[in-house]
Amino acid sequence: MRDFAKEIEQRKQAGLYRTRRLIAGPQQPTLTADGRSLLSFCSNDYLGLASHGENMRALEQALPEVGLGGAASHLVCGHHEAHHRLEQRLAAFTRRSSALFFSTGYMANMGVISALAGRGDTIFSDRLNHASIIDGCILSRARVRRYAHGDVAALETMLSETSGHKLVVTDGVFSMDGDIAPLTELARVCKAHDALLVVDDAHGVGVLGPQGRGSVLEAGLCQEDVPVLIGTLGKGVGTSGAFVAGSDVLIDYLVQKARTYIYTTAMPPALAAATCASLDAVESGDERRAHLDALIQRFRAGAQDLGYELMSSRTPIQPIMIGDNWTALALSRALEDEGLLVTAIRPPTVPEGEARLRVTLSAAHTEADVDRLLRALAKSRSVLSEAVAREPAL
Ligand SMILES: Cc1ncc(COP(=O)(O)O)c(C=O)c1O
Repeated sequence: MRDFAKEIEQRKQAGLYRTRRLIAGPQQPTLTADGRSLLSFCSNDYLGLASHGENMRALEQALPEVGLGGAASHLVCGHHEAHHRLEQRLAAFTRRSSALFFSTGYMANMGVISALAGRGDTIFSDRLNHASIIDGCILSRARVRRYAHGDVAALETMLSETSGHKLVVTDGVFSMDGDIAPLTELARVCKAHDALLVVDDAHGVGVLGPQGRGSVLEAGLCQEDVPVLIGTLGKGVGTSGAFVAGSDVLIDYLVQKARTYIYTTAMPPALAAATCASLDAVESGDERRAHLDALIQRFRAGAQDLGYELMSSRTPIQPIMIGDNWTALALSRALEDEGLLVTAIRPPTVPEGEARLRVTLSAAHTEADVDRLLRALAKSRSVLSEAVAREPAL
């Protein structure tokens, strides 16, 4: 039998042990972690909508009308009018014919990829794609070829060597680096090589594009260019769940085949109602997005002045590259000593030797919040050059 305790110990020794913080109260911008109030720079609530008054009022209003539980799967008797309204709203929001509401982004990726490719097919996946895409590829039983991050030329070579049904899948905004996939180029090579393009815009929805409609619309691409668009609702949109949007035929096919849609209880319909309210806030959220952009620029300028290494990202995901696991943990702890929460991200979430602090900014932050983070980073800068204690504590 495998010695699980030993494997945990090995993780601790390598600085890779993971712990959960006990959070109380709302998330943004200040939360309580293990009883301590901390200014948080690590949630994905990019627009500050997770505690938005209108969403919560919509939820309160819907609850007595529709009840709390999802009660059944969609294909049995769980497909509520509120889900249907949300799907219509999501289709309009993404400028697509139809949409399908999933319980989570993880389930959307697993369900969509494994429905659209199978044994004998080939999936081409960016090396830095999210874990749920990787798992969707495995579940599909298709042959998987990973191309170097953002390398469209390498992808095109692989596509030209392959026959049969081909599916290309990419994050729209990469979750740990914050950069944006070369969507226009990807759409071009997919068309040229008869490959089906799937974009998971989990971190672009709400933040990028006209009225927050995401990275695909920001790039000026339509349903024909990116036939399969996945988005999540628990990040920029501030509620929970996910969706896939595309042609009527695509959505009909997924209703038949996507196992993570079919074999699970429907999300609470009241949540779907709240998400519709949230989408209103996203669409009318230009001020929030402008404020967020200003915070991103303020943070980048300040952190670079301090000599920190950032990635080439213009999104709210602003990783500070560290490299060593222990140093990343030590910097995170030093910031926590200053009353800030910025989680260290280590392998296998990111590649070996690329541990980082994943700073995320939100429209809920103020300029003063960002300045406080920069002051704490200035004070903690020496951690990078000190010999760091190798004790797993965070
Ligand atoms: C790119 C990407 N896709 C999908 C997901 C999963 O979404 P969810 O949290 O709704 O399961 C994430 C979550 O972090 C993500 O970063």
